[in-house]
Amino acid sequence: MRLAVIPGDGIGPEVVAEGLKVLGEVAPDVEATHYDLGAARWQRTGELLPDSVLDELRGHDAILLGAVGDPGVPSGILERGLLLKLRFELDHHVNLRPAKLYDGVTGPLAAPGEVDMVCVREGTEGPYVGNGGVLRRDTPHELATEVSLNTAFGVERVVRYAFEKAVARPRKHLTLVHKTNVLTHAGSLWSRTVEEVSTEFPEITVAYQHVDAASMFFVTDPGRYDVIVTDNLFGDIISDIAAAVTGGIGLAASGNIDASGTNPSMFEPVHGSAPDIAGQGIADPTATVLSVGLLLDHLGRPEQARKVNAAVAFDLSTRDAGQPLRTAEVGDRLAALAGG
Ligand SMILES: NC(=O)C1=CN([C@@H]2O[C@H](COP(=O)(O)OP(=O)(O)OC[C@H]3O[C@@H](n4cnc5c(N)ncnc54)[C@H](O)[C@@H]3O)[C@@H](O)[C@H]2O)C=CC1
Ligand SMILES: CC(C)CC(=O)C(=O)O
Ligand SMILES: [Mg+2]
Repeated sequence: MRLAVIPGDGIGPEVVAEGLKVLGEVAPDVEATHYDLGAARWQRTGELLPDSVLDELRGHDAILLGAVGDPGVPSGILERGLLLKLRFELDHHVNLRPAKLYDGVTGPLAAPGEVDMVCVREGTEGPYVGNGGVLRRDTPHELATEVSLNTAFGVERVVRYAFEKAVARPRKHLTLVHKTNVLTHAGSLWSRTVEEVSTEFPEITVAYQHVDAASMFFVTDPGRYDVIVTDNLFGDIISDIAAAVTGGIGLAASGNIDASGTNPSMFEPVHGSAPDIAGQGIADPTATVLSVGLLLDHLGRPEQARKVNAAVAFDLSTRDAGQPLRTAEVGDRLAALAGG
């Protein structure tokens, strides 16, 4: 397996090291190439993602990313110029974000019941495309726009992916989350697309929720969800809520997927570079390890993925909440479990 590794910033390198430890136990054929991209490179050279590097990345089977973002770099430079550029250039139109409450994990709800959902977030459109601008900057009449882009092609392919995911899961339920009562232009496109594609999947029950109500139900009744499909911005926000109710952001994995298979898909924890805890060796690497599990599944290695996921499930069911482990200790435990 040719794997490109982008550790990135903050806790990124710390959690990626543990992800690779576990990967090495289950997939001995990994050939990892590390790419120095992120805050340090930008500060040193002004480079974010040179075309030559992007071309090299395309030659890999998959990419493992830590996180980007640094308090010493103006907000948006790394997020847009590196992370979103990777997602857009590599056509990662599906941002897959499972959220499952594992045995032994305590969420905020006293009696949550079973929580096992998958958020299918659109990854290359919406308000993240940079479609906007500023007029009369630094005047009292400054005007800023950030226009959400939604194409029939882009919405259809992610909605279809979500239905296919739902068909493969026992509950066969899909919820569209949007804000169709206010964002009527984009909302209509999303609603019509879900309705049209649903005719091809008669076994799937379909629900709709406005994103504000969904945010409430994610907290009060997360067990009602199976597969969720939503746009780039709503998916970014609700997947952090889903992470919080299933034990925290340190457990939330994601895959940025080019479902056409043309480009390598990229796997990363849902969280960011966490500058508040960077360098302390206390970040939970489990989200990265579960992202490695998604990577293996994506590459058609279900048995290796199963070992990784089983290691995480066992570790979580036996963790002592009173004795938090350090980043490397969690990685060591998971590597031993996955390889044993
Ligand atoms: N995919 C990416 O590369 C992402 C990058 N970012 C960037 O990361 C930087 C920090 O963003 P924040 O909004 O603070 O979000 P964040 O996800 O980095 O951190 C939010 C909170 O969660 C905690 N946390 C995050 N990961 C953790 C882990 N593995 N174990 C234990 N605690 C963990 C942090 O300590 C912090 O208190 C910003 O520059 C932001 O733009 C944010 C989200 C995603
Ligand atoms: C920094 C953003 C572009 C990414 C983010 O928050 C996410 O994908 O969850
Ligand atoms: Mg986010």
